Amino acid sequence: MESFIEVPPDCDFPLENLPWGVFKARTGAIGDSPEVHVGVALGQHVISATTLHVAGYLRDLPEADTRVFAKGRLNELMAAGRPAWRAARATLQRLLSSSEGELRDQPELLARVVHKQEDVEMLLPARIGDYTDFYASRQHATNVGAMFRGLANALNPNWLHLPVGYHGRASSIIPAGASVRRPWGQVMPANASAPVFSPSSQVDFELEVAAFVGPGNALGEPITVAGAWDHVFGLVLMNDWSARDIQKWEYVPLGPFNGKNWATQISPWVVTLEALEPFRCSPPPQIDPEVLPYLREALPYTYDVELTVDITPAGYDRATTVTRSNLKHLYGIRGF
Ligand SMILES: O=C(O)/C=C/C(=O)CC(=O)CC(=O)O
Ligand SMILES: [Ca+2]
Ligand SMILES: [Mg+2]
Repeated sequence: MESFIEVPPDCDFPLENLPWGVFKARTGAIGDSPEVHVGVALGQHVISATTLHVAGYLRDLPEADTRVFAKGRLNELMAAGRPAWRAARATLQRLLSSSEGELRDQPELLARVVHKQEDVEMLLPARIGDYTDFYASRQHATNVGAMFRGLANALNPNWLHLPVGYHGRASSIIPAGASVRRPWGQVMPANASAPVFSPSSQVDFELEVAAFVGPGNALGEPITVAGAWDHVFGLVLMNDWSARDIQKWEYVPLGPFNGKNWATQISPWVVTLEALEPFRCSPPPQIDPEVLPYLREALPYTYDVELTVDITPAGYDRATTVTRSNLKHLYGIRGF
């Protein structure tokens, strides 16, 4: 697939990807009002679906109301469901392909639709009403469990049977790049007999992949495991910042609270499951023990996505890679 918009050879945003995001101009305005646009990334550019919609394109998406690109957020598109997501993607891929002149040959419209990524500020992709953070990595659960209870009791007895998670604070989700403030909280120093209130000295990062849920269910109506994927719009990277010293003292028995609710960062581009389809693969087998039938999924249901973490310490100008992994290693992908 080739676009008339240049895509550098190693770029993560070719025409096959087209992740969705929400943005505004760093200075001034983007083409037309409104101020905040919905669109996709292509190479080093962003494509405004909002402007295309105002110009008469992207108007006949199945199950989608016509103002889906007008509200400066992805909620309306996500709620419309997979037929609308596929139709929008197909229309954008057609309009942006090198064999198609409809957009390419309208320079005045093109100038309002296509913008350099460096000229826009990325915002949160959607209003996030709620989120659940799952504990799906066996290695991470073993490491954190060992830190809190010792290696012999690291994995709790429920862990291999169900997706363990906690509810986070949706209002503390911020986009990647925003500054984060070290939290204060109550901690119990080693060998002390009483807690103290202090800045956290054990701020930790977590490399996670988060899913945006689109249509959802009516309260009380279950979604089966087989049907669950129809609700997943796409994936982003997530850093669930954690203050381990605060968490360790507060979290028994009701789970993480202030140790984890002060900042959670997500990457701004939502990569759709359609774009990930060529990378679909099998997760580690869940056979020892086998999970209950209501949780069993047909294979393969995860994706081969390389994940790394680089850290640049204060005062250094070079990053060090501290983590190399892959989404396919997660034991329970259903428990994102
Ligand atoms: O194993 C425990 O007792 C507690 C574990 C956690 O709270 C782990 C954690 O940080 C959850 C997460 O990964 O977000
Ligand atoms: Ca987490
Ligand atoms: Mg976590």
